[in-house]
Amino acid sequence: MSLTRITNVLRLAPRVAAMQPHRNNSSAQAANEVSEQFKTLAISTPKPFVFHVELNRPKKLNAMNRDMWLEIKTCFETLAINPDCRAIVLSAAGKHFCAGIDLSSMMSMSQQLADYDDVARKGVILDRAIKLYQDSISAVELCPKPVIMAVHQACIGAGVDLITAADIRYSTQDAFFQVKEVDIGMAADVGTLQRLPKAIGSQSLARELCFTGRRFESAEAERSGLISRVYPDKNSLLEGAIALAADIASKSPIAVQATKENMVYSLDHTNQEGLDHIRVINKLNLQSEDFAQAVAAQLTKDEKPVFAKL
Ligand SMILES: CCC/C=C/C=C/C(=O)SCCNC(=O)CCNC(=O)[C@H](O)C(C)(C)COP(=O)(O)OP(=O)(O)OC[C@H]1O[C@@H](n2cnc3c(N)ncnc32)[C@H](O)[C@@H]1OP(=O)(O)O
Repeated sequence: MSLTRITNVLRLAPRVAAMQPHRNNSSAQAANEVSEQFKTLAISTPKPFVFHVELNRPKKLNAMNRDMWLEIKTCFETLAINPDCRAIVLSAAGKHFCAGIDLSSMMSMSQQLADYDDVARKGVILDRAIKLYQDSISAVELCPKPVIMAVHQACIGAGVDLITAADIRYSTQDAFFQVKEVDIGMAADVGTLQRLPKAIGSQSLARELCFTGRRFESAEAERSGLISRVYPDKNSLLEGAIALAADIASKSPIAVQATKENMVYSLDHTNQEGLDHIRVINKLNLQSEDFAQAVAAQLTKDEKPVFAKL
């Protein structure tokens, strides 16, 4: 199945769901169908409105090859507009979360470059590849649905790029992290240098980690703010991450998605620009039925409101 077909299946899932009484079943069915077609990702729906995306190249330690870069982009762009998805957990199958970029696929890129003599033409090929990889990671940040990373064992190089684009990061106690690009002779170029300092709030520590490629453990990651909760093992990690996603998914999707949009926007804007941005959003959203329903439920202490799909 082509990427276009996969995209269509993910997009169509909500429409199919809307026509059937057991909405989440059809959503799960669509997730299974897509999952079977992705080569490097497995998708499931563990709870209503919660999607679980798993990096699924366990034999290669989830090293990111070209297929994985492309599929992450497609997956998050399609979940972004799927009304059956309100929160996403991303974890990984096998021994490690992610061993970084697939070093063998990097070698084949070098061979491709060798076909050209001209430096400008080699440059264009590299520019396109880097842009594709940047867009893949950015698709996580641009997805309006909160993304929770659940990291176990090694999270290296491109793995750090990926998790820093997420909204929330949990890990196991045995997780460790490395901004390893300098060790393969390059500056990180798909997001870590921009997002890690903001995630941990310390330029000094971020620069130390990026200049040295030093391995740091879950305890330091938690202290620094990169990880917000550490679990004893992978099972409890996934349970915690999925419970958090389910809690988020039970809230108004209008409120949650506007919150993410404004918090991402505010990362690189002044406070005043951020305030202007949320004012423009809320002059629409405060007229929504979600707002009326949620306020009424708070006042009357009624059962949790059920919000319409978005
Ligand atoms: C335009 C580019 C944008 C992106 C740039 C991204 C850059 C980066 O990601 S830099 C970081 C690159 N990754 C690495 O340098 C990681 C290297 N691997 C390791 O440090 C260890 O393998 C690891 C700590 C992840 C796991 O250690 P463990 O002892 O559990 O396993 P190993 O015996 O070392 O490895 C098992 C086999 O996996 C192969 N392998 C490991 N990492 C990669 C990789 N990134 N790409 C391809 N293959 C990898 C390793 O060679 C072993 O293979 P084999 O000997 O055939 O069993």
